[in-house]
Amino acid sequence: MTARHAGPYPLPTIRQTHWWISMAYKAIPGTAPVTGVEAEHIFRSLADNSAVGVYIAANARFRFVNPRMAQMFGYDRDEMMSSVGVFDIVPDEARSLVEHHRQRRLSGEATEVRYERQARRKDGTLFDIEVFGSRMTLRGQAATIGVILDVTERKRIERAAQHADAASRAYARQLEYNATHDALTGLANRTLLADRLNGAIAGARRNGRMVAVLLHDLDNFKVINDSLGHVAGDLLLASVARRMREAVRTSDTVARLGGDEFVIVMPDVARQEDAAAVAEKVLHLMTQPFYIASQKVYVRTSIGISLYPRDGADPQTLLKNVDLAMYRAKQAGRGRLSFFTEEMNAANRARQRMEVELHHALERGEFQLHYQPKQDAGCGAITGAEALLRWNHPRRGMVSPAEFIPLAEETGLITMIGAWVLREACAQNRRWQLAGLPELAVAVNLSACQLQRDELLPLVRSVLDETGLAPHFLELEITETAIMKDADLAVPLLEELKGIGVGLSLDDFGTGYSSLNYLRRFPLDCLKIDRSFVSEIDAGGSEGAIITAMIAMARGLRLRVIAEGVETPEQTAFLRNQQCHELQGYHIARPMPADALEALLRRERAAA
Ligand SMILES: Nc1nc2c(ncn2[C@@H]2O[C@@H]3COP(=O)(O)O[C@H]4[C@@H](O)[C@H](n5cnc6c(=O)[nH]c(N)nc65)O[C@@H]4COP(=O)(O)O[C@H]3[C@H]2O)c(=O)[nH]1
Repeated sequence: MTARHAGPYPLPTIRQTHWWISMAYKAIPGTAPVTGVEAEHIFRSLADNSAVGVYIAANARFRFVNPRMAQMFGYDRDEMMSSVGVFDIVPDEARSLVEHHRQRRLSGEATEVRYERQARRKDGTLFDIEVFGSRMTLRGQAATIGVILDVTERKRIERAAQHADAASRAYARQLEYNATHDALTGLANRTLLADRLNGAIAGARRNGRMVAVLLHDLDNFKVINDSLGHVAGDLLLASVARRMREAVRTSDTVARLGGDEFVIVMPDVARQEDAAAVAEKVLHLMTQPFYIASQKVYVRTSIGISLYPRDGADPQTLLKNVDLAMYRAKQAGRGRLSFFTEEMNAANRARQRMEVELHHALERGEFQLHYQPKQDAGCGAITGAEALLRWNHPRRGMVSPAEFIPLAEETGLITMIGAWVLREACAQNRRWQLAGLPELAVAVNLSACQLQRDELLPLVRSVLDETGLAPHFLELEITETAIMKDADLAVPLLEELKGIGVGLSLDDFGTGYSSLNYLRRFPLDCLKIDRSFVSEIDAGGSEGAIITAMIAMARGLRLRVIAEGVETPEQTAFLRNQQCHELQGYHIARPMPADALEALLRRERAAA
């Protein structure tokens, strides 16, 4: 067969193309092999009208390109065949790939190759192509006949889809992370904690080991947060989280339950001492200062510990019990650790029961006030009375305020109870005045949580208004500790109370940490020396000297001094000797119901 040429460019011989075309043709079932002329004709029609690029290349030069191929690369068809080399349309990055496939074909390793790559147009722009090339012989020379498809659009869609896919996978991962981690500290959150705890329990059940749950609560976080601000508070929590992470193994889980509560789960514990050792380590780490917003900050934590299987077989029970243990650690003086015990559960049940009963005590009229007289240390006259709350419990009889006031404070019930006490004490004092009894000031105790400006001021005003009691017949006793919880807020509040005209006394003086500087700023009328100092007078120790100093200081600040808890004639004599203004205690009189005090006042008036 003769070699044919179509136009100026050399065409592969019919024989050469015949093989290719006829192979394709043979693939169509039921067709007979074609002749050389037929094959050339078929090849030309196919190539010229093809929507894909068709080329034949040998020795890295194009021997044939169809119109679509030339158009795809931005060349004139003749130009492409005469002066464009195969590697001119290959960008540098794809060179080694093309070379690799070329060698595979030339070496006979592959008769056909199919791959995707980028290609370069005449103007230098790049686009995506898919190449399908097969080996052929052109005038006795190894050559390639290939088809090229412009797949730019498909690639663009694929890339966009991949991108979208990667983005949605990343988004899904982020969502899952958010759902299982605490945003502020990056620690596990409650959900992940439950998951890990479940896993740890399952593991421990299999290998007969224990799981330890450690609940940490920062003792003074609220104060730090309030004084340094929320941003500093957040930084502190993040730093605390980091320290906790450092204190444990990677197999342990550290979680933040929200607020200032953290949990450590140790999944494989042999002895309870191992859990205690980790808790001690955390306690110790927390004693080192934190540096937040260029300030040195000290935090302390209380830690409760519960153990699987001893203290619970499931996460809920372990977490409930560790909470009780932590509560006990806090009560024991903070900065401590406490293991859960069954007795805590019993105490908790009793506490819950008392909480329910306390709710009903007001409406059922189970509260009463007793009054303890205060005596002028000089003349012995009754100058006032402290109202002390009593709960006449239907089953338990008289319950001490020391037992239920802390619970009322924790549950917030103190607001309602405190308002009742204030109203009742003022109303009683007014009744005594109207009955013509000697005038005295009634003192009412305020809890720290009642020191809310927006609630306390309107309450005091309305109670005085309702009862008709003149303000100077009411004295508010506030403990040193309660005022010092937030001394800067307390000062303006006390000033406003003072502005109403009520008396203010600092209760339990000497047990808190008020500085002289604060004492000067508080608009007080009276200091009440705590009974712990008074009770030591008889022992003749240093307390006597302390009381002497307290009285001298109070006098220097022009404050009245009252000693509470006076139980013996010796104490009375000592305090009188030291020029203490007033005395209160069992030696003077015990707290008594209103009618008993009324009788006492009448006797006093009769004797006068
Ligand atoms: N050992 C001894 N004790 C004496 C003596 N004289 C008085 N006491 C007791 O000492 C407590 C004095 O009240 P407090 O220090 O304010 O301590 C009070 C006060 O902090 C709180 N409380 C009582 N009533 C109220 C109230 O209406 N509101 C608030 N927020 N707290 C109250 O409960 C605490 C205990 O009150 P009570 O059990 O009534 O105990 C009273 C009183 O009975 C004495 O010579 N020796």
